[in-house]
Amino acid sequence: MVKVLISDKLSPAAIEIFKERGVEVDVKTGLTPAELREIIGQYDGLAIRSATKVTKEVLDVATNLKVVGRAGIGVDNVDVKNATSRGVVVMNTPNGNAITTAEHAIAMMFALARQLPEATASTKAGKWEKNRFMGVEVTGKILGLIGCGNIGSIVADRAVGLKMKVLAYDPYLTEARAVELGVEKADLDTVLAKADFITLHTPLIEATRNIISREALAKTKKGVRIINCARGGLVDEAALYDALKSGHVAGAALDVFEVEPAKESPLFELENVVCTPHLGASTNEAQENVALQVAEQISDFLLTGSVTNALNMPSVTAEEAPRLRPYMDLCRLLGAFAGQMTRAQDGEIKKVLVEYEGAVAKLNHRPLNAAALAGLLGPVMEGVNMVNAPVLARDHGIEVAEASTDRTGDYQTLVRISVTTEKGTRAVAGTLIGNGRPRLVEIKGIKVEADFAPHMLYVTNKDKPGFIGRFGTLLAEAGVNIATFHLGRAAEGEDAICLVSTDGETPDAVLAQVRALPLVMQATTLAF
Ligand SMILES: NC(=O)C1=CN([C@@H]2O[C@H](COP(=O)(O)OP(=O)(O)OC[C@H]3O[C@@H](n4cnc5c(N)ncnc54)[C@H](O)[C@@H]3O)[C@@H](O)[C@H]2O)C=CC1
Ligand SMILES: O=C(O)C(=O)COP(=O)(O)O
Repeated sequence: MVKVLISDKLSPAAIEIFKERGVEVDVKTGLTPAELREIIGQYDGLAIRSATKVTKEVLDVATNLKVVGRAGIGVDNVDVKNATSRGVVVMNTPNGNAITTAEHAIAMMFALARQLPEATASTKAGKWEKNRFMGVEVTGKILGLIGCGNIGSIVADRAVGLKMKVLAYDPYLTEARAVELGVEKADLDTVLAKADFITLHTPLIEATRNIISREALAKTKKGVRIINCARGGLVDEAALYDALKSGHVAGAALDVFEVEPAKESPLFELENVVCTPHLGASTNEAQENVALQVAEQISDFLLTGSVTNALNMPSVTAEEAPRLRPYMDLCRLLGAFAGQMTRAQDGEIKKVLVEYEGAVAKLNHRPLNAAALAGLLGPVMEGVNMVNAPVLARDHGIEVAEASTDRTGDYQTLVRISVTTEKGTRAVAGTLIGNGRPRLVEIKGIKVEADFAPHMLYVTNKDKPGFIGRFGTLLAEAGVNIATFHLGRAAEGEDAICLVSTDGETPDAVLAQVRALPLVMQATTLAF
């Protein structure tokens, strides 16, 4: 039974889903990093929000971990690069809390415009300071949006509804999308110079770190109000403090901070600062959504292999998974065949071409390419799987190409993997037969039909009388029982191949004797 740990506060809906799906689940929140490291080795999956830090040190000891599911959007608390190189899938739930977070940004805008927290505190203190709190209308004002993705777009929609004019800075926003959203696309300096309110909705990446810097603040309109419900680190907090103190910035509303939990900050001393403890996603609706989604995504991945919203692996939908699975097996096996041959004979891989012919041409090839690479690199590198194989291939300078055609030859569906090394190119092809059983059908252009078996012996020889008898006798005398025996040849008297499956491993000494037989050009043991 697969086992999942929930290490942050998630709606109980997640536990229900895991149980319904037959996944064993433990809930342990508030673990210290040391406590997490101690137990993580037991789990196949980890479900988190933003509190758990999935660091390299945690991944180092997460020996069974296959998937980290973030019930939410930002994965800056996960070392995704390290997870990828270890073959751990990282997924998030990109839409589940977007509306809620956009609503929080709008709420923050109103809180600033009408000084709601201060007015509340004053009224509750019995002061009735009606003349102290003079607000501003948002109608007709300019909202500067930095980042116009899922959340930014919803904020824009709500702001347009509030009769605001929205200027959006997002290098990836197309003109067509801007028109559709009713916003005006602008460069950052224009947004800074014109906006009455600025709201941030980008991820925290190198390009956006300190995007509201001291210099950027100097370019803003006097009296601007700034809202950050995205990530601490987008705003230079010290510079913001100075700009608020001087009165250049009229107010700031912060849900997120450079250091969280933010228990102290000079900003907290300022009247014109509104703050919440990273509450952007905290509504019943959003938490229910993200908990359900993450539990479904993790269960689906662990139980069926379907991949949704992964940041480091191509998606495989629940509908595709059953159709792709036999092809993924075929691609992995063909890759493993080519990989073992390459290791035995050729050395460094330069290029891999995966060709899809017939029925398979219509399927989603990205996961199939990843499976082929995982099979190929498995025999030559440690700990390879579909998550890290494409990255490892790229890091090792291996060019990966694919080609597909609807046309069919002898088989109505066929996958061929060609591997090029400095010594030349070797191709192996296979098909699916019966109820999706992978079958090898071609090696180096020579037709040979065989199932993949745990122990195989692959021999290339000259097609002359005398080889088969001697080969069979040698194996028999060595006590190696032949389970299946398959032959193929380019043409009479030319190169021939012999592929046998054996009931156990062929010892190295016997393999050496096979290599020494007359007419044999090469012999390799293969394991699948
Ligand atoms: N406060 C909270 O509780 C929550 C915060 N968030 C945070 O909100 C942020 C936005 O989330 P989504 O809208 O879902 O992400 P998204 O990926 O849908 O949108 C981000 C947008 O930022 C844009 N962008 C990237 N680089 C940029 C740059 N250099 N300058 C301007 N724009 C740039 C992208 O093109 C994209 O359109 C994330 O940081 C996320 O972690 C999300 C949910 C809850
Ligand atoms: O989804 C996100 O990116 C968030 O920041 C929400 O964080 P949380 O799940 O509330 O800790």
